[in-house]
Amino acid sequence: MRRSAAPSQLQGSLAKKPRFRPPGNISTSNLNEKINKMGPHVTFIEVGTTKNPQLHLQPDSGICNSVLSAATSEESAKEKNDVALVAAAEVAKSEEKEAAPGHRTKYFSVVWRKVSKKKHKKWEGDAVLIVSGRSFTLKDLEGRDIGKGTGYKLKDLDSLNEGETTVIGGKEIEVMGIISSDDYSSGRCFQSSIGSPCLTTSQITQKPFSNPVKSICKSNTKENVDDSPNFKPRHDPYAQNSFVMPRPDKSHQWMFNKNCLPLVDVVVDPYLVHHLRPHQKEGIVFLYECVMGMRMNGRFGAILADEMGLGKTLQCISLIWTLLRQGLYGGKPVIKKTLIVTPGSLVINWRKEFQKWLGSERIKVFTVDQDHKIEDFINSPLYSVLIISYEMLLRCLDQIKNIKFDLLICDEGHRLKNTSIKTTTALVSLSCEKRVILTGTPVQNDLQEFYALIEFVNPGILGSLSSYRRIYEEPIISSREPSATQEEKKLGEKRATELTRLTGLFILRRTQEVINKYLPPKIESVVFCRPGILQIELYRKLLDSQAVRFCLQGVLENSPHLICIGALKKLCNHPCLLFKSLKEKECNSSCDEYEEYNFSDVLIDAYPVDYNPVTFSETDSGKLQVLTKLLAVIRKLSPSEKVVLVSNYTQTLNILQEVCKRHGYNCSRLDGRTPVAQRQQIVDGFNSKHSSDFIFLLSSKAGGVGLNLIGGSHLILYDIDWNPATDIQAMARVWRDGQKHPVHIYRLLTTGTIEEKIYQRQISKQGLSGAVVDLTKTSEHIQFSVEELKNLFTFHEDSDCVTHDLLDCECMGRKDHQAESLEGVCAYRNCQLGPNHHKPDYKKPLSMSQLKQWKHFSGKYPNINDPFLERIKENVSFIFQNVTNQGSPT
Ligand SMILES: Nc1ncnc2c1ncn2[C@@H]1O[C@H](COP(=O)(O)OP(=O)(O)OP(=O)(O)O)[C@@H](O)[C@H]1O
Ligand SMILES: [Mg+2]
Repeated sequence: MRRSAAPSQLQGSLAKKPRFRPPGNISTSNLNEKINKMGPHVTFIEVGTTKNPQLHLQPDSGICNSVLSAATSEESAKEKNDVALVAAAEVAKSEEKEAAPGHRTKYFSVVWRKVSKKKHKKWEGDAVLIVSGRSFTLKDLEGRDIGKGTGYKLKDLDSLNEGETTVIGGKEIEVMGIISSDDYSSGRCFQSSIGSPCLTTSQITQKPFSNPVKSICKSNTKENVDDSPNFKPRHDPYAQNSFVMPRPDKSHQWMFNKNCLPLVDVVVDPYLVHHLRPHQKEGIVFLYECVMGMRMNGRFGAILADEMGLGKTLQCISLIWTLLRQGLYGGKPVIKKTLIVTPGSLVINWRKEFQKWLGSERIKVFTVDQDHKIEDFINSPLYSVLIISYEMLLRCLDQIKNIKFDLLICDEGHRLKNTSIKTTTALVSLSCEKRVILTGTPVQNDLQEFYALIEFVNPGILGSLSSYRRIYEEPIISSREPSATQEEKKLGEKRATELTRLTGLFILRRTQEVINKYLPPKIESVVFCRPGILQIELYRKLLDSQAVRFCLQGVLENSPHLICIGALKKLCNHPCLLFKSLKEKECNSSCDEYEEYNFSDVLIDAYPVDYNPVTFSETDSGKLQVLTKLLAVIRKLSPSEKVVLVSNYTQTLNILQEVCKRHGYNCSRLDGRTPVAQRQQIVDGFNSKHSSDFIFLLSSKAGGVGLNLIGGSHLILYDIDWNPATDIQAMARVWRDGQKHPVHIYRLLTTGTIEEKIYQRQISKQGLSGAVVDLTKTSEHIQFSVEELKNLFTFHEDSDCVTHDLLDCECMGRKDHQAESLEGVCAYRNCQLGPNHHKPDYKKPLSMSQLKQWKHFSGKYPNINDPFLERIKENVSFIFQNVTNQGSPT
């Protein structure tokens, strides 16, 4: 289809048009400062001249009439967006080849058409012209070559300038502008339409408040001059401590205030404001700007990726309550109905949080469950918020699709990283464009999952999946390969920075540190427990098995390594777990996975003949032995405190429950099998100070996310998960707002075994977990190499702590110790062990180096300054400990 003019012409000269500007990272402090300054003395947002070209073609008074042409150019911009990304990747590759020695490569933005003798000629499209010496390449905005040639006269190509027209490779071109080599290599010249940012709070230029009606819409319609009291802010923006949302810039008004209604300040209800922490205020402004489309033209999504416990729920409630009652233009509320989708175990918690912060009078929220059908929500005008679990959403999808929701909030939304699951498809099918993902553990695995989350909140912002892969994922991943060339590294870095900056505009992540000062101290201990005699024997036999030998030879069909890893992990928890599964397999399978690798016989023989897994002995497992002692000590030293005991396995929880029974400890339990309807009740029961429960048994994988278990002040992680996020999630259940006691976290690991290896892998991966907004960090390994398996399947019987051995810790404060510590991250601490003889490995991940800064000592150390650990050290070979918030009030 021919166009009457190339898009660039519709928008004015490309040369004068601002290039795509990636959003800068929002500096927390900056934003905070702005918020504090924001008060009623007013922040009328000035439109920067380079931010929105369309706007500046319009005189002020014409703003309200210009929506159509804006929409047209925006559409064409979106069209280009998707394909443009692919182009940049190709371009960067070809750049090298095209550069002719002695000649600087030049880049131009051009419009082109076929050479023709017609009278009324039309430009056919925009393109990028690359000129190098006597050669040129013409690329369309999808990065495809649409013309190439060589042997041109140097003077013809070299003298090309803005505004010039020439014929090249059978095409007539007009040079619209010059592109910098940086814009070209980063791919930005192909992205001119992607996510053009609006002003952010941190970029606001302030000027004294002027009546928006007069300054923007000068027409004299009654509506415009109406000074109706309805147009007054709902809450006094001039009151002390008032919390006023940022005002929109002109481009926003032009896009969304078609009727030229007066601008009304949006002021957060003072009833909420005095509860809000500074980071929560900042988060509310962020969410507000995102869903109002004030951060990126035509984009209304946000990801609030604050670490756990920072009060994402309260931030959302504040947003909902504000938008439900107020709006910028004529004060008209921005939303009518909100849909909150959350894991089943948190549905009631959400309702309670609404009640906690807003009381039951202000807002009516509806939760869908067995007794409350969605029809009741549909039929009643009273409710403005619907809270539903992901599972129930699928069941009620047809009805939900028929309701018009203006705001969609997906709690624990990292599950949407998987595009092929039904939940994602269902949510994508809802037409609501203001979408918010809440997650404490955002990008856990890979860049494609990251893409999926972004795509959900702001569809199309990163182009199609294939273009995203080519422009970002592939260069970033290649740059992290050990074999990467300098150029690949540079390109990968550049792309990662670009991606971080681009997405940084609508992703906000704050770490726990912002809330630390409101929390009691946290004492975190990694406790290495010596394995029991039976465990050692079985461990050796397992490593000697045919299955392990296969793995080490690289024979990984039918995944024998996963079977071996599973068996080793069970063994570490308790030999009776392995025994049970060996017996079960023996009884009921003809095609037995263990049998296949000659597992069962060898292992079963190692157990005593009369071994009974039901009457298991606590001393058969090193960790269980330590655990029982620890529980007894806590009971004795802090009789009023409670313990959350976490495992990822139901069978292990059974063992732990049995131990509680044996010792007479009352406990409650929440795992994957706990009916959703009962979960909150169980949690509330435990948190209540009247509860007689001493222990809360929790399966972190099944239902840990989002739970508040502040009734407990000791949390014990009985086993370790490959994914650090699972364990971090669990740990955050107790150390959160509302906790009154110092919190003790214990992570139990069996010394010298696979658990230590998983821990090491976890902490190196943890460096990545902040990777949502910092993609430049090291890569992770997804599959096991034979080398890694070899390491996993090595049993270090003689070590007190393999993890410590790896740290090359120069103990007893040798002078060179500090110099070795990486960038002096933390204060230096003595190691109380003797020096060992490994050579320092400067390549070890930062997180390992940070671990080295933790206090650490062997179990034999005479003076462990911790009353709990002091009393359990008999079976403990080593301890790492870190205290956060030491001085904070409790
Ligand atoms: N400003 C505040 N003052 C006091 N308590 C607060 C405040 N903000 C939040 N809380 C409380 O802190 C606890 C944690 O909040 P919330 O459950 O919203 O955390 P979250 O960010 O959603 O964490 P997670 O990622 O674990 O779900 C809740 O009990 C909440 O009521
Ligand atoms: Mg939450």
